[in-house]
Amino acid sequence: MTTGIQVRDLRKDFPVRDRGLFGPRTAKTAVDGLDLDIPAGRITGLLGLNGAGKTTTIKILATLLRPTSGTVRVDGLDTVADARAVRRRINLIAGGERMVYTRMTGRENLWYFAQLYDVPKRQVRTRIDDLLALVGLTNAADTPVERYSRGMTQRLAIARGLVNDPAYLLLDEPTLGLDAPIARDLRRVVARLAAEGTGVLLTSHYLAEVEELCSHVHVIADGRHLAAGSPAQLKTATGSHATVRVTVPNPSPAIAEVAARFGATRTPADDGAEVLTLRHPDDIAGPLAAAVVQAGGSITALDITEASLEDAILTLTDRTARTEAVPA
Ligand SMILES: Nc1ncnc2c1ncn2[C@@H]1O[C@H](COP(=O)(O)OP(=O)(O)OP(=O)(O)O)[C@@H](O)[C@H]1O
Repeated sequence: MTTGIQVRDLRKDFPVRDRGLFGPRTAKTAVDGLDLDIPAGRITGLLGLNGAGKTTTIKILATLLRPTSGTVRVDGLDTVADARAVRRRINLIAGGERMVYTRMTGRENLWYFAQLYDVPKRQVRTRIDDLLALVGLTNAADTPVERYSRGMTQRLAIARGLVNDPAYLLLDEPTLGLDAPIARDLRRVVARLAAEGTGVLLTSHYLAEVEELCSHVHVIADGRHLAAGSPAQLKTATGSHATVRVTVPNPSPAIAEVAARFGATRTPADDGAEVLTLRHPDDIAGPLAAAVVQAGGSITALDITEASLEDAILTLTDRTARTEAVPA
């Protein structure tokens, strides 16, 4: 049996009326021929700007939307033909939507969802207790959710997403609106689940979160696949390198020669000092500083700004926008 989630040539069109309620219907393509692989035991990132098609893709994977064409297989099961079996193996946590019932208590919510997911009877009680403890809601377990704070409700939504012990967890902006410590706890839980074998697909606008968690990232724009790789590979591929700045208080022709050799730019600074700036894919700060000292220079400041995944994503999406703007 093939394991993992395989998305093949996935397409989703939504009927829309561009010109008001009585205007003609046209089709809006939200996902346009997407291929993705989400293996077990790894956190895969799905990134793209607003409207790129991330939520639509995740909803199709969660069996909440039917694809217009293409297939999604979860451990070999088709999300349309075998939807019920797929639902037992996956779950979704969406940051924007709580997906819990406010009149019920936290425990009642989890019990209800455990029934929906056919959690075996003898496991339900322990599973619920474990999940309430995991998200820090043991003391509030028997309080109606309408009296929960926003963060507590969000934590319950996380427990709900784990109630069927899913083999694959779909996370759509899971830390949206969460306080920093709760978001950090969630990241730890997700990392641990993946280490234990859960396959995770994560979308997040917090790219630091993506960088921390995801070993592999797919970038999409307008429903189409743009690039894939580790965060480091995407940064290198887009030329988003770390920037090193070395402040030299006693510049000289020998220092200028070092700068030229490394390809660093020289900028005058206060009191006759000079700043050598270099963007480079490798760990270049040490060799550059050593060469400056060898050439008789002193160093009063050494500053390294790591390349960000955000730079890489912006470069990728901007490139596409520019390519598409070119008339055929
Ligand atoms: N039900 C719908 N009817 C019509 N168009 C839709 C519908 N749902 C989504 N779309 C459109 O499909 C495109 C993709 O939307 P989607 O929500 O999947 O993007 P996203 O990448 O999740 O964006 P965001 O980062 O803003 O959440 C958008 O242009 C959106 O307007």
